[in-house]
Parts: sequence; structure tokens; C-alpha cells
Amino acid sequence: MPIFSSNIQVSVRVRPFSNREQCSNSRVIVELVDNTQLNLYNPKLEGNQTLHDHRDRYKQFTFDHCYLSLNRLDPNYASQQIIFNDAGMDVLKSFLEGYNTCILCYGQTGTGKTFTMMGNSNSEEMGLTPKICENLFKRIEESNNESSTLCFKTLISYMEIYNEKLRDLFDFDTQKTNNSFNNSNSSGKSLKIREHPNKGIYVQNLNQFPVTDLNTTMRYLAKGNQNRSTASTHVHDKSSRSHAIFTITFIQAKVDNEIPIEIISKLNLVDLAGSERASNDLIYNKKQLKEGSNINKSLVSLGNVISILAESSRKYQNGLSHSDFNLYKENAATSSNSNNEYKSSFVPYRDSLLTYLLKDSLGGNSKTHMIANISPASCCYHETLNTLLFAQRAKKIVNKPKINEVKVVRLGNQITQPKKPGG
Ligand SMILES: Nc1ncnc2c1ncn2[C@@H]1O[C@H](COP(=O)(O)OP(=O)(O)OP(=O)(O)O)[C@@H](O)[C@H]1O
Repeated sequence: MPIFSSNIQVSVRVRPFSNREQCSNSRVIVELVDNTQLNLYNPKLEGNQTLHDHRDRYKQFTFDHCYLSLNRLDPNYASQQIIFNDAGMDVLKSFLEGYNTCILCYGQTGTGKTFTMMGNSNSEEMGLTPKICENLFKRIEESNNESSTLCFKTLISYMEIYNEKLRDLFDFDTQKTNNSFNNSNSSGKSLKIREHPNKGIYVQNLNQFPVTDLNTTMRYLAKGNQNRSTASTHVHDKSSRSHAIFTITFIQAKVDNEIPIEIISKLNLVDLAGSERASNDLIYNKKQLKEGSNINKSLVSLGNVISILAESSRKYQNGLSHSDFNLYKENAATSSNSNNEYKSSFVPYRDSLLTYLLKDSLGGNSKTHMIANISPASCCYHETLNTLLFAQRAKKIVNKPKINEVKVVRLGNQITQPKKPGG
């Protein structure tokens, strides 16, 4: 079974100017050097060539991919299809091979995270989630036509973290009436995260629906999206106030040398809530303050986890050869000896629901792709710089993806794992 280490893939996407940015006479401060490098200009130092050399005037960043979606009329505009062809197809391929996979969008509020993940209802503008589902069902159909020895099962679930509570967006009994689903006084259930030695992280009592076609999946997704917490903010009139995680679980059953085998892979599609700097010039109500502070708190803990993982990946990769590094990860994961030289740094996954839920995707056994969404405008310089620095740190994280293959013994409808010899 292939096990190897793989860095988190990180892309950056620059969205078009918003009306607010156009009205504020902002300038474009992001320039693509090529499809992996971009320059971010400091608007305060622009044009001042005498006092500052170029290192002060702009910072250069390198990522796995940079996408410019600044102007739809530009022939090089990075469309939804282009993002899917790169990031989406890559992740889908690994997911179908049996790897746990994850795509997450990170960035300041209003920079295009929901647009990238979900898109608009217009079919030209479908985001990664519907496009991945569309292609998944196409692949299943193709495989069904090619072979009768493989069986597939697809399950979907959808949850959000709102004000540090975990909610099931597919809990259609707790219907959202007058936004009561998301009201902090509502009786909407808060779910619990559990950890299983084989299954990894999972959410207890989360609804999971089996699906066999795109239309049904899209209907569930649309209903789940209606339940998602959104509100108007000073920056964005339909801002997501929660982190949303749509999970597809894919079970492939086959018989190998007369032994029934199941490969179970999970794809987490994550639309994070956007960070927003509180301003002294603006008035916030109590609800906005609470939402903003919870969003920022969980994004800070995500930042901490990413920094620690990036630092330990760097430390050990610098000193160890590739095979030693694999050994280190192996030992760090299994060692109970606190003096073990390979023991990994403590990673505070449990500091927030978000980092706990994403534990397997960050520094775990998943193939993960992060898309950092940014604005092109000079008025967002500080937020954009923070996002790019965050993304640069995430690029250093090394995961250890593996195919989740389980040999099963079927007893009627029950599925059990074969007993270990002597067990
Ligand atoms: N690449 C793009 N091309 C065209 N329009 C875009 C693009 N990215 C974002 N937009 C538009 O920008 C606006 C904000 O985008 P979106 O809602 O996706 O931001 P967000 O990052 O999810 O915000 P929040 O964090 O507040 O939820 C939307 O009107 C969206 O249609």
C-alpha cells in the first residue's frame, strides 16, 4: 500500500475588484510574474524609487499555482473551469484512488472563498464542490460500464462551525425559520467530535445521506446552504459567518484474491469564514462582535497549528533524508516514549473545533490543497499580506497520505474486519 510524504499544495486566486474597492479609488497591487509567482506591492512605497530598493517596494511569493481572476474579459482570466481542471481534478483523482483528500479556501472576508467552492447558480460559474460531484458521478458511471466486479457507495454530510458550535446543515428537522437555526438561543443541536483509532476524526450523530446522482446531491447541497449562517457585514453583504465542511465519503468494494476488500476515502470541501479586522470607525452590534471574535479566534488557532506543523516539517526535513523523514513520522505517530528523539512537537489541534476537525487534513494522512483567496486592491494590502504569509507557512506542511484499504468479512449485511491471528 503506497505511503509517502507530500507537501500541502497551495494556490492563490486573485478575484476582481468589488464595487466598494472601485469606489475607494483603490489600485491593483498584485502582479503575476508567472503561474507560480506573484508580487505584492506595498501601496505606501509605490513610486518612491529613490528611498527604497525593490525589496521594500514589493514582496515576491511562490506557490504551487497562482490564478488571476481580475478581469473576466481578459483571455487569461482564471475561470472556475480552470481552477477545477487543476486543483479539482487532482484532488478527485487521489480521492478515487482511495486517499483522504481535502480542499480548503482561506482568506479575508469577501475575497471569493464561497465563489471558488460553490460558485453561482449559473452553470458556467459552478464552483469546485458541484464540479467535483458532477465528475465523481461521471467516473462512477464509466466504471460501472467497464467493470462489474467493483461496487461503489457515496455518502454526503454537511456541517458548519458557528460561534464554536458544530451544527449539522443536513438536520432538516431543525428547519431554519426566521434564522432561528443559527440564533445563539436556538435549540439547534451542537454535535461532538470523536476520534477513532482506525476511522480517525468523525462527528457523532452527523446525518450522512447515500447519493447516486448529481441532481439529488445538488438538492441536498442547496438545502444545506440555506441553513448556513450568513449575514451582511461592512465589507460583504452576504458574508459566511461560519466555517462549512461538506464531506463526501466514497466506499469502493471489490474482491481481491477471493478476499473482499473495501477502500474508504473521504473528501472534505471546506469554505472557511473570512477574517475581518475590527475597525474603530465602524459600529458593530453584539451579534456581529460575537461572530467576528469567534471567527478570528478559530482562524488564529488554525494559524498556530499551521505554524507548528510547518516548523516541525522544516526542522526534520532539513536534518533527515527522505526515508529517515518517513521513519520519523512513523515513530512520532506511534511512540509512547516521551524521550524519543523523533517525538513530534505538540500540535494544539484541540484548541478549536476547526483545527480538531481538520486534524487529519493538516499534518495527517490526507492529500490537501489550500486555496488562498485575495483581493487585488491597495485598500486590502495588510489583509492580503497576512493571507499570503499564512499560505506560505501552510506550503511547508508535510502530510503522509495513504490509501485506506480494509479487508472485510461479510456476514449477511454486516461488515466486520477479519480477526487478527490469535485474536
Ligand atoms: N473569481 C471571481 N470572479 C468573479 N466574481 C468573484 C470572484 N470571486 C469572488 N467574486 C465575487 O465577490 C463577491 C464575494 O465573494 P464570496 O462571497 O465568495 O467571498 P467570501 O470570501 O466567501 O466572503 P466571506 O468570507 O465574507 O463569506 C461575490 O459577489 C462573488 O460573486
